[in-house]
Amino acid sequence: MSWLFGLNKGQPEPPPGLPAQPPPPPPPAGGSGGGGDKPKDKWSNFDPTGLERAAQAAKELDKSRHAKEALDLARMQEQTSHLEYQSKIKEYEAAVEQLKGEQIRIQADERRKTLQEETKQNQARAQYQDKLARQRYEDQLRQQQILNEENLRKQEESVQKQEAMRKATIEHEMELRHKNELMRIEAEAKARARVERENADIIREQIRLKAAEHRQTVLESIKTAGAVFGEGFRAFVSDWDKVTATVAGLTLLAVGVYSARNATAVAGRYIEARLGKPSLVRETSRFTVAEAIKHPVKTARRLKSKPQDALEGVVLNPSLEERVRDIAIATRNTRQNNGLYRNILMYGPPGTGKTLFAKKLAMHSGMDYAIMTGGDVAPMGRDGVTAMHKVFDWAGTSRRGLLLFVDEADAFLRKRATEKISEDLRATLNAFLYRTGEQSNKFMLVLASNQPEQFDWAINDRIDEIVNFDLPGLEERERLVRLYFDKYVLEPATGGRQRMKLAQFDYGKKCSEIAKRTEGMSGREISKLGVAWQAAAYSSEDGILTEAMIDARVDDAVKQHHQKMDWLRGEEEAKSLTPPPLSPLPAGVPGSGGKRGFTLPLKDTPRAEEAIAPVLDINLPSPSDGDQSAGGKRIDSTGPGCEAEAKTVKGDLNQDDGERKPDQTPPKDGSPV
Ligand SMILES: Nc1ncnc2c1ncn2[C@@H]1O[C@H](COP(=O)(O)OP(=O)(O)OP(=O)(O)O)[C@@H](O)[C@H]1O
Repeated sequence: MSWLFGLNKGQPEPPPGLPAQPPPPPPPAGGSGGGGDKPKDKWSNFDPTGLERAAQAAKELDKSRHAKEALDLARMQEQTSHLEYQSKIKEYEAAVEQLKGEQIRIQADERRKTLQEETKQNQARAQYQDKLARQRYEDQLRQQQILNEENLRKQEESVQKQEAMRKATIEHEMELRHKNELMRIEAEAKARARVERENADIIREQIRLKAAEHRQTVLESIKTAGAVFGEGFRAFVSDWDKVTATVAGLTLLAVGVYSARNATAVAGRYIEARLGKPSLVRETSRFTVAEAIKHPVKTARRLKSKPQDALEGVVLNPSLEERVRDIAIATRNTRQNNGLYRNILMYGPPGTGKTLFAKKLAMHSGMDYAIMTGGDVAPMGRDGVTAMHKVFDWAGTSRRGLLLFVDEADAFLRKRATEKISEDLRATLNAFLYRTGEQSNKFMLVLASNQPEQFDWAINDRIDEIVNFDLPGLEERERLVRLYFDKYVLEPATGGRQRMKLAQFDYGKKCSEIAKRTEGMSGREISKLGVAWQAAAYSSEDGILTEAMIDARVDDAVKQHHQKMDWLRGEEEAKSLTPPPLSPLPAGVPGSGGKRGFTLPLKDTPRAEEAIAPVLDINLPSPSDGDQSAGGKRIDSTGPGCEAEAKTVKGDLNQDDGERKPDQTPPKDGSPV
């Protein structure tokens, strides 16, 4: 009802239906406002118009038919405002409560901080006390240690003193004992001398008696033995049957011993030729009895093995490949038809696959192979000849045919006329020439050398095919790189059995790139590169071979190759600066009807050779001579059993000194001679 008294300005309008309120009358002019100096009490501002209006409104309300609703509404408004006041009071109370809570939280925080600070201080104090205690303990220890050391030093000093005293005592004791001993010996010697002097006549008598007795015994023994043997011999000689039987028995015994010894020697030689591997042979595919017992599985596998492709795993340029394939096929057919084998010379820089191909050739043709190396011959000295014969005897017993591969052949098949060759080596070379003079259906000779120009001319004469193994070109290098990348890297990495993995990159492209960078390298160097990659992977922590690792190895290999080439160049330059040796004179052209394996009994000086050479010269037969040696100068110097064989050598050999002329050096492209 406050609106009735004009107090609630801004309050909602009175309900419709009620008469509009008249505006409040203006305050009276001489009212309370003009009260002058009169003190104002609390009712001085009271406005009675409100009451008047209220009375007016009450009257109107009474008359209104909505009087009751207006009253209810007024009551409800009052209740609502009362409730609003209540809710505000509650809100204030809640705010007060919240403030209290906040205060409690702040106090708790303060307390916690204080506690933390206290804990920190306590800890620092404890640490400081601990540090002090440690220092104290360390000081104590140090003092204790000093004390101990002092004690130890004192003890040592006392022990040393005692030791010195003991030593002095012992020395003194020894000295005394030594003196006593000397005196005792002296006394004994004197006593013994005196006794001997006194008993000299008795001792002399004893010796005389002993000697007489011994003489008597010996004489009697001789007499008895003579009587017994004489009796026996007389009985034996008088019985003729006994004499005959004894003579026959002794003769038979002698014959038996002699024949047994010879038979054993022959059997031994036979067995050795068949089963034992000659000492000059380094490696062979023929199995010996000892080897078969040692490696039965390997032997069985070898017996069952089938002929391989001759060029499996050998990378050669196409023209050479075609050529060596022809040789392989021809060899195989020769073996099957029991024909005569052809001798081959393979030459070229080291590590180009000569040995590899020789082995493959033997396996392809189904022959046995034996590898000997020229360097083994010279150290054998005078045993070289026997050893060489043994090799060929042994080769002759092979049922499958034997490919005899002589590696580094120039080491012993050198020109006999050169001064560097020793007499023993010359004899061994002659034995070799003797055994290879004719083509054989038992063995095939394959020689490999880096310097074929050093061969004796007689060796060249025995060669049917010359094959040049040159350094691989770009294409071959790429094939080689791929081959050894496959063998040493890809296979182990993909096999999963080894601790090796391969990083991801374009392998094909890498191989081509490496092939370009490895110009001038041999097959062996490239195969070693493959092994180096493998080693790099094994030495890495995770076993992964990365592209960078491969490149690093290739860089190394290329650098090393250049270094080797520098050395080689230096060597060649040094050689070209030294004057050439005096040219030796020949003993005749081999195959021209001279003696096989003929050896000049020369002193190892070019001058001596020069003096004797013209006398012994054996010329090539002229075409008109047919099979006869020219000029009747054939010299048979090796005795019976060595037939003189005259071979017709076509063409002008241009040979004055037994050496190959430059125009006769083997063709570089490996074409047949
Ligand atoms: N042409 C090639 N094809 C495949 N591998 C090759 C070839 N050349 C060399 N190699 C590798 O190099 C290794 C050595 O080769 P090999 O022994 O045949 O050389 P070589 O010519 O006989 O050398 P040397 O004259 O020094 O005796 C072989 O075992 C092989 O791994």
